[in-house]
Formats: sequence, C-alpha cells, structure tokens
Amino acid sequence: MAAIDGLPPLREVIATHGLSARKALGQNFILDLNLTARIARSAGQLAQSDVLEVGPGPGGLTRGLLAEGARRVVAVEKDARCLPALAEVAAHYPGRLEVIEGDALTVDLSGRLTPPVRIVANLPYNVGTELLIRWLTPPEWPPFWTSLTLMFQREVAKRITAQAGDDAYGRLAILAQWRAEPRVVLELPPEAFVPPPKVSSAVVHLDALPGPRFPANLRTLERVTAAAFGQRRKMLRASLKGLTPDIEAHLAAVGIPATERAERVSLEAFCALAQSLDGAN
Ligand SMILES: C[S@@+](CC[C@H](N)C(=O)[O-])C[C@H]1O[C@@H](n2cnc3c(N)ncnc32)[C@H](O)[C@@H]1O
Repeated sequence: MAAIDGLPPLREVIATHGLSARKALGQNFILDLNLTARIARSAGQLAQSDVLEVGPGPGGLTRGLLAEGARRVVAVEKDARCLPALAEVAAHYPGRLEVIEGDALTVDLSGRLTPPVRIVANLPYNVGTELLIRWLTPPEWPPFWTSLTLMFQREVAKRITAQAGDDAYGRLAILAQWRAEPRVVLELPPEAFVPPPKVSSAVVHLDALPGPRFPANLRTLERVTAAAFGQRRKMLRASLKGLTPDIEAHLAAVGIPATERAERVSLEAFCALAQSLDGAN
C-alpha cells in the first residue's frame, strides 16, 4: 500500500533497493513518515525556501520536506546505493529535488541554491558536528543559510544549547549562541531509528542572527575559549596566561574575576575579553 505521499512506504523502498544500513556511513534511518514530516515542519518556512539536505539516505526526510512544501531540495548523499530510491522521489516531485552524489564535507554547492536557504540533516554525529562548526564560522556573516535543523546525539544538543554554569557549557555553546539562536525542537529515543543507535538523539534548530550577538573577532574568541575550556577546571588567570602576560589586567578591565573558571563565564563576558585582548575596548 502506498504511503500518504503516494510513494511506497520506506520499509518497502529499503527492501526493493537492498539498502541494508552501513555502520561506517552512520546509517540509522528514520522510516516513520509522520516523524520525518515533524522534523521537516520544525525547519520553519519551507514554502519560500530552498533546502539543502545532507545525507538523505532512502529519502524519508526528503519526502517530508517536499510534502511540507519546500520550494526546492538539493540533497547531497555519499552512498551511491541510495540514488535509485532518491530518483523515484525526484520523479514524484518534478523539478523540485536535485540529488548530488558526494561527500558533504567537500562538495561544491556554489550556484545551486537560491536564498533563503534552510539546511536540514539527519547526519552521522561526527559529520554533523564538523559541518555545524563550519556553517557557524564562515569568513563573512550573515552566512548563506537562514536556519539549520540538525539531528545530534542528545549530549551534543545539550552542548549547543547549554548556558554558563551548566556542565555541558563550552566552546560549542559559545560559538552557536554567538551567531545563532539554537533550541532543541524534538527529542528522539533510539527506537525512532532503524537500526537503533546506542544513544538518544535530539533535533536542534538554529536561526542565524543578522550579526553576532556581541562584538568580537571570531579568531580571538576562538583562541580565548580554546584556552579557557582546554583547562576548564583551572582559574582563568592560569588557563589564559599563555595568551598574554597581562591577562589579569584584561580580566579586570572587563569585570571577570581572575579566579573565575571558564564554565561560569557568560558569552557576553568572553566577547568583552576578546575585544579587550584585541585592544578594541
Ligand atoms: C543517519 S542516516 C539518515 C538518513 C535519512 N536522512 C534518514 O533520516 O533516514 C545518515 C545519512 O548520511 C549519509 N552520509 C554519511 N556521511 C555523509 C557525508 N559525508 N556526506 C553526505 N552524506 C553522508 C549516509 O549515507 C546516510 O544516508
């Protein structure tokens, strides 16, 4: 029996195309089309947007995005075995799905997407974190994307949304919250995937801010937070002394106690410290 979008159910697609999940590619598929539709809806205004989907696999989330009205979807998939299944989705939605066989870490997408661009992905966790950092650190801001809606291991989702004082607070929270507005929109148990992974997952949605939340130079902010969180249990006057001999004066200038530890310092205070180190205050 056809699924709600008129295409075959995903279990049938997987059986027809012999898509046994490959661990090396982080393949944990979502086969429930109600769930992929929910994830697609959490990406926001799809009707006016081009969507970059990374890792479409057998096409469950792709179908959700198209059924929910995405203007166009450009999908990058590394596993060539998935291409025939994705071609069937493309035929069902003429002119709206372009599938690129390639590695999301190296593929050239220039000229393929028209703003506003929303990025949506259920990716292997390591690839997802690397891409998130890359999407948050382009040389120019605002970036080419309007929002990111990404599946992560629940622990990583916590690291992205953590506040000063939380155990999970660190460089990822600072970077994500400096340039974007992240929030967890959905939590998923292992059983939501086939095969089930060992850990729970969460979908994080990040809206790009028009400009950084507080002024700071990206490279300086990264240097400061790398040093501070590299030795997160140490007092800042110790963990940051490698940056400049007069670190205590800079800390005092921006009102951060020299005895404070990185995990208790707000994003705003880290930005002020970066500005002070750059002579901008
Ligand atoms: C967790 S599965 C999700 C598949 C599908 N989106 C879903 O929700 O059921 C991850 C997908 O990403 C693909 N993938 C893994 N590494 C990739 C990479 N570097 N570039 C593009 N796709 C990749 C895998 O082949 C797989 O199809």
